[in-house]
Amino acid sequence: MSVESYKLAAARRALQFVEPGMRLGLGTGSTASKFVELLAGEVRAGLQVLCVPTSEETQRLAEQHGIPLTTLCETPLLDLTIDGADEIDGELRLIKGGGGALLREKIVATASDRMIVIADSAKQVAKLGAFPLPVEVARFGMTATRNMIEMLAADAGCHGEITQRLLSDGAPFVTDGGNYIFDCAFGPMEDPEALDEALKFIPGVVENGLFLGIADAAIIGGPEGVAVIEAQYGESQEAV
Ligand SMILES: O=C[C@H](O)[C@H](O)[C@H](O)COP(=O)(O)O
Repeated sequence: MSVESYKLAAARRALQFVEPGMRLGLGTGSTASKFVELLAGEVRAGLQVLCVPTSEETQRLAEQHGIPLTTLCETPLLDLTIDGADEIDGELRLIKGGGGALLREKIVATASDRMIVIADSAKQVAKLGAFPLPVEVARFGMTATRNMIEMLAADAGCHGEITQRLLSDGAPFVTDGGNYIFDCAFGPMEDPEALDEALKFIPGVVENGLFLGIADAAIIGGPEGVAVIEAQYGESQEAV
């Protein structure tokens, strides 16, 4: 079995949480894309849902598959968001934004009654932070913003290299919102809440990839099968 098959198994299990008439948030990334493709099959078979994509990329994918879309302006409350993650800890705290969609993902997830994370088991960590934390910043004053991130993160116990995300040709990566991203290699975090608070304090920071207290459940695909971890009820393992 491959990582791709674990992602697919998690995405397939997530479909069982979708009910007719739901307003759904559609995540971004390779795992969320598998969910979108599976959902498209259900829509073709007659399932009625209305969806808000968390990125231009997911919007294109959903449109290609004929999934009915809306916006948060027209539909500001959603029932359920299904999205991937770069890291998940034991308290369902997440790092997201490896694909640069963190801002819209956080807006959509917090506009939803429930957020379910889907991932392969390699994303599970004891402590967040091996994956560099994506921080989306306004272009204006970005060097000053970078310096403030360094200073306030240090006050929150986090030190490490902060690098601007670039494309393979060396051009800056630009988010759907027109902003830049700093990837912050802080290493394992003792206190993600303190770091989140510190980052929120910086005017040039648009959003950061820590999703704390947002996910209600995680569906993890791995060699042992699929585990469903619910914030209130703990973990139940299911066969592949
Ligand atoms: O910005 C991207 C998102 O936060 C993704 O959900 C995250 O990076 C996980 O992506 P993948 O499922 O491709 O590992």
